[in-house]
Amino acid sequence: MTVNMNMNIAIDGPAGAGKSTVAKLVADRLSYVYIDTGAMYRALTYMALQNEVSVDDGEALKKLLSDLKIELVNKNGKQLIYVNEKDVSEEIRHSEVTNKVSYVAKHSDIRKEMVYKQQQLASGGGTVMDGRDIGTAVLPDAELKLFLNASVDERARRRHEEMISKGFDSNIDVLKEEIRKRDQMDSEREVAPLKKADDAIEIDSTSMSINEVVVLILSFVEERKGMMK
Ligand SMILES: Nc1ncnc2c1ncn2[C@@H]1O[C@H](COP(=O)(O)OP(=O)(O)O)[C@@H](O)[C@H]1O
Ligand SMILES: Nc1ccn([C@@H]2O[C@H](COP(=O)(O)OP(=O)(O)O)[C@@H](O)[C@H]2O)c(=O)n1
Repeated sequence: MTVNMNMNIAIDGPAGAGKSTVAKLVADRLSYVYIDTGAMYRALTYMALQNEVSVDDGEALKKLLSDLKIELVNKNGKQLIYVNEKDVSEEIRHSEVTNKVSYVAKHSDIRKEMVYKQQQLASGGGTVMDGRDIGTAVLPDAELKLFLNASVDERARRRHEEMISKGFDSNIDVLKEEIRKRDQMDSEREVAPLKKADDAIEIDSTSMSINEVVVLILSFVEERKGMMK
């Protein structure tokens, strides 16, 4: 019997825990596809702001989403996001989008559509998908589930460093407050709130380097592959 070793790996956790950084590196090491589900919610939020659609209006957001073709494209080792053929990878990271995205992500109809698209993307296996509800709702049967966390101080410090290195103004106290508020909204929403799946392994990366987290995840992958043989 041939065993399909191309597993799906789900990585959930709060903002700034390092999910996308380590997910990308793990995907590269395994030659898997990295899927950034947060980018999809960000893309819709960006288009809502562009089109003056209220982030509280679930019906209008649903209509807007039905007019959008959202694509994740891997180019030269980078993941880009296109909406209706336009590259919006930079724009979706702006603070206006970051501070509104949790309002968009709480609508159940929007989540239903996004989850469906994400499940299609992972249907062949061989993915590393990061987000908030991957282990609990999108890929409940993922072969490996991780919940990546770090203290809020450390997560704010990391984001601050990132902003400064990109040449943006940054205030660490403001960032910390924004992160705290977004985590609270993501954890308290009614549909698929941010929480660790019962069968996920929790990793606290507060005092771990990026490489240490990647090495640890790869050791879990090897362990799982051994169990699947
Ligand atoms: N273990 C780590 N140690 C130090 N910095 C990290 C670690 N993991 C991630 N970072 C840095 O923290 C920032 C936020 O990481 P990111 O992957 O965007 O988090 P998330 O996707 O969970 O929001 C990035 O600048 C990244 O380089
Ligand atoms: N699977 C997901 C992914 C993101 N999201 C929402 O999208 C927002 C942005 O996600 P992100 O992964 O880009 O955020 P960061 O952790 O990178 O800042 C989150 O704060 C959630 O509100 C979600 O609800 N479900």
